[in-house]
Amino acid sequence: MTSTKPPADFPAHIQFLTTPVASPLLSALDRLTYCTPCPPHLVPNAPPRVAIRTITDARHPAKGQRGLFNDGKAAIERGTWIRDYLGYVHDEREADPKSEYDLSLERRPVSTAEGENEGEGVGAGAQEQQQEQEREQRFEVVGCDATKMGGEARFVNDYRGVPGYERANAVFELRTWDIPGVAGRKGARMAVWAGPHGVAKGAEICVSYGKGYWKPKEAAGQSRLKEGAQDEPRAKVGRGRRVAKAKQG
Ligand SMILES: C[S@@+](CC[C@H](N)C(=O)[O-])C[C@H]1O[C@@H](n2cnc3c(N)ncnc32)[C@H](O)[C@@H]1O
Repeated sequence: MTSTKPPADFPAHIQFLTTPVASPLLSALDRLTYCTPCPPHLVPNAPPRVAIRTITDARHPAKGQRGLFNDGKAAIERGTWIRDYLGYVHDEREADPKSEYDLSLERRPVSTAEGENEGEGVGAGAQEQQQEQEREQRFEVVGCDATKMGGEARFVNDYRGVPGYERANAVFELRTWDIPGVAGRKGARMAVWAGPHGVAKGAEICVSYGKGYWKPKEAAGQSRLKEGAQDEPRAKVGRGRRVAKAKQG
């Protein structure tokens, strides 16, 4: 099932999802990993109550847009799974460099055929050759774009400039589970989790998109999914963050 009744304040023009939608171009393995429905009993915890709200605070940098808030009766405890980041799962061929909602699920080096570069770089030192090879390293990217379809997590804003925030109170981190009936195969979702200090009652849920997200688009000069994220410790929303760590459900 990919669609149910959307939550309050979910925009009518966005398709509400409960499971990611796979691009027809996606490989069978990536489809299995990133788009297989997760059985409800394998979700890490009961979903905490959240609300999508339009931001009216004039000091908020995303005023007029929406944000995601803790709508429960108490703080969300540290490490609590909040929501999966759902959307259209695709590879690089369908990456939209202008998307504000495209998150990198995986970025894997493409191995070059052995001996492919033989004879190149004659006269160059071994170190130079290695540097050249690293520059030429290609990556395959799997992304999840929530521009046209998604769930509540697509409304999570970055903490920067948000009044009262010196840091994020939530993080993006991959979660995995063993797919029932498919030996040795794990399903995976990027998810929003409460950060080390939890999310206070009523607070907006804010992550860090990573420094690279806020670089001018022109400076990036390439697909956000390709944009380097080597300095980022965890996966971030938006423009091509990599996945560094996975939680197992
Ligand atoms: C993934 S969306 C977040 C949800 C968005 N606010 C909405 O209503 O759909 C990312 C976009 O939200 C806005 N945004 C998020 N955090 C922000 C921040 N700290 N300052 C300014 N804009 C922000 C930017 O327009 C950004 O491109």
